[in-house]
Amino acid sequence: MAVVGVLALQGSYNEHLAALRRIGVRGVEVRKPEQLLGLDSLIIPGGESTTMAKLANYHNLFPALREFVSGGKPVWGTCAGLIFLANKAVGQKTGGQELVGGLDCTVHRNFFGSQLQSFETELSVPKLAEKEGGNDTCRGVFIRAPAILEVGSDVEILADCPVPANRPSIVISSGEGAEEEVYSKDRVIVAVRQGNILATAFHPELTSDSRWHRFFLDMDKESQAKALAALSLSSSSRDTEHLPKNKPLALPIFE
Ligand SMILES: NC(=O)CC[C@H](N)C(=O)O
Repeated sequence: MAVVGVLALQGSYNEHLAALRRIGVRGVEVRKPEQLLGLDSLIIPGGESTTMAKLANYHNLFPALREFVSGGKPVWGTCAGLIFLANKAVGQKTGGQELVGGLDCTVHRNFFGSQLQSFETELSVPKLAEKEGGNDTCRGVFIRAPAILEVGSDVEILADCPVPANRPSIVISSGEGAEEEVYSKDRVIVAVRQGNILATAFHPELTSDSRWHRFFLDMDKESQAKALAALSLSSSSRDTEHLPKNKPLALPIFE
């Protein structure tokens, strides 16, 4: 059975572990780089990304997390976890924060405002429903939530949502001296997939809908099937290349 790691430095990791338990999957807490070895996939939970980044730094986790992401095993970031996985974050605290990266997008750290502007809404999720069944919508719990402002061409959008009408305008500045730009679209992206990376700005682990966890586990099954296919392809070509052509293979017989 797949071993799912949950980064357990801070935030809603217990809720993810409970959500995994509900669908019969064992999750393991990850706090040290060596605990990433042997995992099949990893969840980076929501919480507070600046604090989480400080703790990750303290435990020297960033290089191992980057290696895990680039190694191709499934990784899912929810909320602060999404910020961790983004290649670029805006709206950070002064001095910025270290990111794991890998997901080709720009994320705004507190797009929907402060804790007081936290909200719940129904999101349209046809791709989730197509894969995991159920309704075409899911409950989105947004807590001091980030949003994705831009994505690269390899990123598949799984859900977006309207920008709240009362939201003050967002100014995006891409570093010192760079020109500032006002975010003017009326919708923002809140769930995406790019290959082995899944990211949601909201918290599926706080609802009883298990479909996002199942979707993530299916990504794991897909990647295991791919790895197996690659292995059998390379070993079958290795096994036969030294054999004389047209000679029947002596197959072992199991009784
Ligand atoms: N619920 C969350 O994970 C909030 C994330 C928060 N906006 C941050 O900067 O980390």
